[in-house]
Amino acid sequence: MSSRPLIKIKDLSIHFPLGRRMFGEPPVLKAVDGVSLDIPKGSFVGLVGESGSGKTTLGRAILRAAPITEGSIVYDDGERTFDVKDIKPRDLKEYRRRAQLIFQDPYAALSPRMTVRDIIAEPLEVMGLTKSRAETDERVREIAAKCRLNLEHLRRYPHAFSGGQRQRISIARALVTGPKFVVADEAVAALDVSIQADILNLLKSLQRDLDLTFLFISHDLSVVAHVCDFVAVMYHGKMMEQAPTRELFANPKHEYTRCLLSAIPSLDPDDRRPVRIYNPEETA
Ligand SMILES: Nc1ncnc2c1ncn2[C@@H]1O[C@H](COP(=O)(O)OP(=O)(O)OP(=O)(O)O)[C@@H](O)[C@H]1O
Repeated sequence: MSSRPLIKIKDLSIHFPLGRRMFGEPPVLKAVDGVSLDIPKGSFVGLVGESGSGKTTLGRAILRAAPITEGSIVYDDGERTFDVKDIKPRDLKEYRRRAQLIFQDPYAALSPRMTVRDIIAEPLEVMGLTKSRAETDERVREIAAKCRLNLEHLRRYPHAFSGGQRQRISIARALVTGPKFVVADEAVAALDVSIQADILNLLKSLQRDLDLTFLFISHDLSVVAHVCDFVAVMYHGKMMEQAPTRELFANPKHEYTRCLLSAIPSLDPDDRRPVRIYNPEETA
């Protein structure tokens, strides 16, 4: 893993308006509040924090799907550099090709009226990245094989498949354009535990195979401990702590991180450690 950041986020704030006020500043919800984070090229960075802490909004902002209020996000893969806030319309397609999203819910994300082949091919066709149907088919078959999908299944419809298979289809669709960076937002949360392990192993092998960099958004710290080499912790829109995974788990610096870690279930039936509840006023 090289230490050069593929994504450099600096002092990022994303505020959503909360209605109008007659006098003074209109009220805003600070979904992301002054966050800085480097995502090194080739890394698998976990982004954790409770519901509403701003994880999805941060991931969407990197993909240029949430409005940046202040600060900057710079993408630099060595071939191309993009200042995400100011991408020119003519460069947008190129950025979308390089930075992709894997959705949470493999049941909702796939159109029931399209074959698996057409679902995977769609981004190539929308972006005009192939010159012929034969070339599209070749690219689809190539990525489907890498995602360990049975090529016979490309003619079928997604309802015929289990949750794990559908998530493989979503992953193939996200990777067919040849991205360098992928946001995986709760990508295994909707799956049974045994299937989760399967998909996590697939993501890790695709990372090595295709030289990908991941931002892996998750509620589940045991999953993050298993796959991520670096972890960032958010709370109420702010970045609380970021560190290599081993270091963060062995020696959490922030009280909120300690509380999160105390909530990981132990496999020891005699372990009756209390779950700590974070109270920012106590630690201020
Ligand atoms: N488009 C929007 N307009 C207004 N508020 C929004 C918008 N998108 C997100 N929010 C708010 O921003 C805050 C952060 O939401 P976000 O979805 O980023 O959190 P999260 O950590 O990903 O939570 P979860 O794990 O539940 O998805 C929440 O209070 C949410 O309601």
